Amino acid sequence: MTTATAQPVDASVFDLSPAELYSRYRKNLCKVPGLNMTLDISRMPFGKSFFRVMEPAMQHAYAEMEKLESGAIANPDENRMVGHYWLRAPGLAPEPDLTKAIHDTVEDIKAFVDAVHTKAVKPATAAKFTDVLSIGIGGSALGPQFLADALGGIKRKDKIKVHFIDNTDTDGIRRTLDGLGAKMKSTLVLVISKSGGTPEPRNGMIEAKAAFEAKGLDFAKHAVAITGDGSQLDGVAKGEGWLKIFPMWDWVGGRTSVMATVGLVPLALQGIKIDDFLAGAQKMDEITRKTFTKKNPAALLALMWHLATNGKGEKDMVMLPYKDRLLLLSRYLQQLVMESLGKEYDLDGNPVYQGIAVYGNKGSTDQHAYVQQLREGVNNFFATFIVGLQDTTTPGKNVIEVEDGVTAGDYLSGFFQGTRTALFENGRGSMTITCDKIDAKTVGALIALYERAVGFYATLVNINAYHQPGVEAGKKAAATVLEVQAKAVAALTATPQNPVQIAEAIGDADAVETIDLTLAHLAANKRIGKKGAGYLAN
Ligand SMILES: O=P(O)(O)OC[C@H]1O[C@](O)(CO)[C@@H](O)[C@@H]1O
Repeated sequence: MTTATAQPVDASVFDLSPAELYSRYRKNLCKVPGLNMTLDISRMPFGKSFFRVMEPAMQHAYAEMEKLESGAIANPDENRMVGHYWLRAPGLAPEPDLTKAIHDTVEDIKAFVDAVHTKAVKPATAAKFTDVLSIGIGGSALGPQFLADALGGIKRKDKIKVHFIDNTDTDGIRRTLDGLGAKMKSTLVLVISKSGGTPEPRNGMIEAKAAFEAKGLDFAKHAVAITGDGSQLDGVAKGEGWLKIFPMWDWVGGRTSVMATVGLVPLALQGIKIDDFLAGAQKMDEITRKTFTKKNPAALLALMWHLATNGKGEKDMVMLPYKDRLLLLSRYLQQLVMESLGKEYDLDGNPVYQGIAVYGNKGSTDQHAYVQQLREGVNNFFATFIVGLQDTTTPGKNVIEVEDGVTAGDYLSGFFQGTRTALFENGRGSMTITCDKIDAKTVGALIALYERAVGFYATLVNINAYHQPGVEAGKKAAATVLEVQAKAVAALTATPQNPVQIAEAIGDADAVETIDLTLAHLAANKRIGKKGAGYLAN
């Protein structure tokens, strides 16, 4: 296996004249046919030889991607195929059974959603389902949240409003449940967990079930599971006779599951055309499968990341969409990029500490927050602007001028261009993705673009983008804390003891800090007393 050699940036790019920059812009603008999108890399400091030198590594990345799409075990640690590209082109799946399963599942989603919208499936005590409560975390929440926000209310009201529980924060859970209020009786609950054993959605589900039961509602008649066959959640849903169970497949990773049942079910319930969303991704895949680098936007993104970060994640990726609808894109990409690329070891077992940190919000809001540092402070990032040319979902209608001949959208466009220029003038590189409009097709295309860029980049730096061993470590540590909690509570006596004494009592001196922190939490929640009831805070 090889790692691409990082190429130096060419700082002289930052000194080009406006005319030279315009020529560089025209020369390097990557047009994405059929999607009304462009990627501008002209403001990144690549030198004359960059693409020529990187081409062999890029060709290797194309070849590895082709193997992955053909069904190779691209996730060697977990011995799994990586099949998210098949979700929008089922015919490409390596086995006919998989093609059929993808196809049938999409049809099943449409049939179920149609039954909900036409009230053939309805709650026992309300005329129809008006709201959806989606419970999941990580890839089982970020995609649905991004889609709901980005695509909600385009041209007309959503058929169903989607709410989310994406944590095990009791206050957060109850706030969402309280927000549903009387609408709980017309709320459909999606419990989404690929593994079906993740504690956060399990806890959200138990809290939601209690809230439904407190209102006299039969939770099972409101509940739908989206999970792997045979998982713990699958068992609960089958055992309790839930309304429906949709499958999740082990060859789709959590962070790339937005085009599987995880993303499609809530999106379709909201009333968005899932075919448009999938078509956008399929089109982007067709384009980014081609091996002519200058016309492949995913390859260009991956190469620019490599240039900017010295192939080692030395700079952060700042996402600056100038569109409110794309606010959650940076959160979505945070998982896609950081869980995929943030790896200790490369594929040969060498420690490499790879990754690219991602953050962002939206412009021009950011201009009044952290753009000051981006322009003048530590130069540890590269920016990606995302622009939607259409100011509204109904261009030409209801145009309001805030000044003579100037709209609010003109200001947004001006602020984007101004920030791009201001950063560049101070030696800070950026890329710009321009889309005609933000709709289901565009959002599908954007997601597919970044999925493939992440895959390409992983090959450039020789890592497995499809596992997440670090997350498992945190999960195991959390489980240990709960074991210590149980032992510590059992060891409490009428005579107050401090954490050191409790640690001695349970025969685990190393657990003293865990005991201190855990019992403080229990005491704050009035689940154990302090002095006089067994626990003496330090
Ligand atoms: O859908 P699940 O299995 O509950 O997992 C949720 C998330 O947890 C992770 O496995 C680790 O954080 C993610 O990759 C995944 O998206």
